[in-house]
Amino acid sequence: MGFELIVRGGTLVTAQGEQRADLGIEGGQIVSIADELLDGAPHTLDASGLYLFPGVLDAHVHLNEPGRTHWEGFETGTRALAAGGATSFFDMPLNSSPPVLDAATFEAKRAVAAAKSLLDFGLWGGLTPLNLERLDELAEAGVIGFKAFMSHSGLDEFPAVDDVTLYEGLKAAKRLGLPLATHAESDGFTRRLTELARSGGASTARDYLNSRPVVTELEAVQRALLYAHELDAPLHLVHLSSGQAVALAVEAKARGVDVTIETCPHYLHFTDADVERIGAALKCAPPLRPQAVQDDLWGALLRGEIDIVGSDHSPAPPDLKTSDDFFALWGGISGAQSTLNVLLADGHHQRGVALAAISVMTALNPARRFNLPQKGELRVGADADFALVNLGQRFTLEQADLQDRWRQNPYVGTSFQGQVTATYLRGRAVHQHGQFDSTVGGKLLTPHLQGAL
Ligand SMILES: NC(=O)N[C@H]1NC(=O)NC1=O
Ligand SMILES: [Zn+2]
Ligand SMILES: [Zn+2]
Repeated sequence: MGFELIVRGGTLVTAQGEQRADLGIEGGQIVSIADELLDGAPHTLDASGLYLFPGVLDAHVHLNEPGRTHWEGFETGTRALAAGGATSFFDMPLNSSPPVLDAATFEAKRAVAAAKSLLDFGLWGGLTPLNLERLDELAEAGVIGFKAFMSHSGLDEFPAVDDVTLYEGLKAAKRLGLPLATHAESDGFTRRLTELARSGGASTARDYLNSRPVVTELEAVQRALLYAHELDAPLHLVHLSSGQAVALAVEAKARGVDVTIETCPHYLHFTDADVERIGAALKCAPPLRPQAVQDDLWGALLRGEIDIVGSDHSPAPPDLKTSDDFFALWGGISGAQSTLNVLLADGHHQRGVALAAISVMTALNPARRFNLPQKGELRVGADADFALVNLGQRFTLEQADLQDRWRQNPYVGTSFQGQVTATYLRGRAVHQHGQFDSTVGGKLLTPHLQGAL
């Protein structure tokens, strides 16, 4: 058998564990995995001493194009993702403008992503009270799933769902065979607590943290789980920030609810104390939690209860991230580049999380949950998407290393153990030692659904 490329001498990370093997690649796919491939391919990549992770599939990013490209964009955002070992991602239906709420707005985003994205991409479709009737056309267009906010999204053009819209949206998601993702914070709770705080003149980071306590997440998670249970509908809980919220979802899953659980690197790496110390770069919703809550989240991760880790990369220009009033700042963290770094350094090196588990949470599970059989694992027949990782290498993330649009990044100055040295998409290097190749070109990923429609 002929190969375009042989990757020699690396250690493959799979769901089963670690395996020393060569990879043979042809037509952008893995066609052979063997102890030693002898064929003289035109190109050989020496991976000795390195680990090959399946390319990260970041299920949760906001690249904001079209319409808010000055906040972020497909060029800069996908460079950051590639630098962090990602080969594909799913873009959220907001904060692009217009948001993706029907076939026409899907097509507008698809066209610009196809022209500019370095990486393969899937697109989320939004569910709001404005577009319940448009979910069929979004499914037809090829969305990866639907996304709803249970509290204010930060943008009036993407309103939160009321209970009926959420319930009916879940019903439609079930019929269409696509997961519905919820940003689960209680609107009643967060809105009222915010009003009370601001009317009393509250404006500090601590005031903001106090306006979104864990119970506001638990209330919304519980309600979403209830509806998903009643309807037997597929629910994806994005960015759970607390061990208690994960516990509610785990309990529901044990009762047969079709739910998947996502958290983000920032909930694992930073605490509420860091928000007070670092400020605007760490404002997000749900907010960062006290150490004990984070410890519970790590406990859940170590027990294998977290299905997916996504970045929720959501940057904004400096003027929206600068204010004396913490409530007025844009909520969103720039972290597209650091997901694997956090899991390797804090997870593997510090807490003994298996490399296999990291690859499952960052690649295999998102590919499976969102029906992309070509993605997410180093397997014969899959796309040759992988990140090369020097596991022992320590480095400090500097501002000059950042590839995304803006320099306000809470991870700058952090010392990580485990460095991504190159990222390959369908057998070609899209990132290598700080250089990027845009000639590979990202493709739209649509779910492979069997008999759902
Ligand atoms: N609109 C948007 O990007 N919101 C994200 N930012 C954040 O901190 N939480 C979110 O859901
Ligand atoms: Zn959210
Ligand atoms: Zn988000």
